[in-house]
Amino acid sequence: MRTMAISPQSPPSSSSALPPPSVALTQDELKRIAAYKAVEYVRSGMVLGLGTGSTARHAVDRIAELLRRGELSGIVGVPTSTQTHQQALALGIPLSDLDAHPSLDLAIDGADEVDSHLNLVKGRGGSLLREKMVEGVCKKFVVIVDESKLVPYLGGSGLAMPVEVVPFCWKFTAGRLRQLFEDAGCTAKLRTFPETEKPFVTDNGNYIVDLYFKKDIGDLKVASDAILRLAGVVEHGMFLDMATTVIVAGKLGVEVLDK
Ligand SMILES: O=C(CO)[C@H](O)[C@H](O)COP(=O)(O)O
Repeated sequence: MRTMAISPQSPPSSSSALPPPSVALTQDELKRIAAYKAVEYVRSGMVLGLGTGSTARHAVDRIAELLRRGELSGIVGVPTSTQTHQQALALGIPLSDLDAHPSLDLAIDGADEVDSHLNLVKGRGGSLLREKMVEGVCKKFVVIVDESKLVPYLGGSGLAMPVEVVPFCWKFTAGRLRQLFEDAGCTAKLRTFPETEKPFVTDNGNYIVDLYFKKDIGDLKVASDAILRLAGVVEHGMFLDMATTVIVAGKLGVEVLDK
């Protein structure tokens, strides 16, 4: 794995919108720096997977800005959620889908956790299924995060590892998921809206069960296979061996981690 450190004083090219170096950077500014750096990988004529979330949103904005300025042309975007679809549509980015473009040049997306092997947890925004479909068929998958997303092992943030499940008997499926990871002190919780306690429904009409672990779940491939074997599970948020590059923006600079 190659690492390259770039100081925040050397921001991505033509980035007049970035804050001056002396200013303490907020988490959102770090996300924007990572996103702008990722957009440097975009070339005219590419078919692009457009990720979802507050970090990916900056990348979509930046692509639209470069299209407007004529610095990019002939881009086709494949959005990973209705949210990103709406954003890109409003910005005038030409859009398509996997039916028309079953292979993509590049995808840019955020992540919730990144381990030292560039495995990811994704889906706290609820778009994991479409993200996995799109990002699984791109030649290059560039992940953009601020440094808070780096973890010693997946699940290590203590925050949710999302699993998309069919609504039918979701309690049964949640129970089976919990049992799978009993040794890791797993709890399984249906994702709901705090105000109404109604279930969060994905773009695909499914529910999300969030798994929380007290310990490392061990072999990720074994865990992935076990989850996917459960009838009722649609997809999980572990993205194993998919990222080709991770761009990490931190207070001390930007690091580019290549597989
Ligand atoms: O997987 C995702 C959505 O399903 C997001 O990429 C992930 O949740 C990171 O989001 P953010 O950039 O807002 O921190």
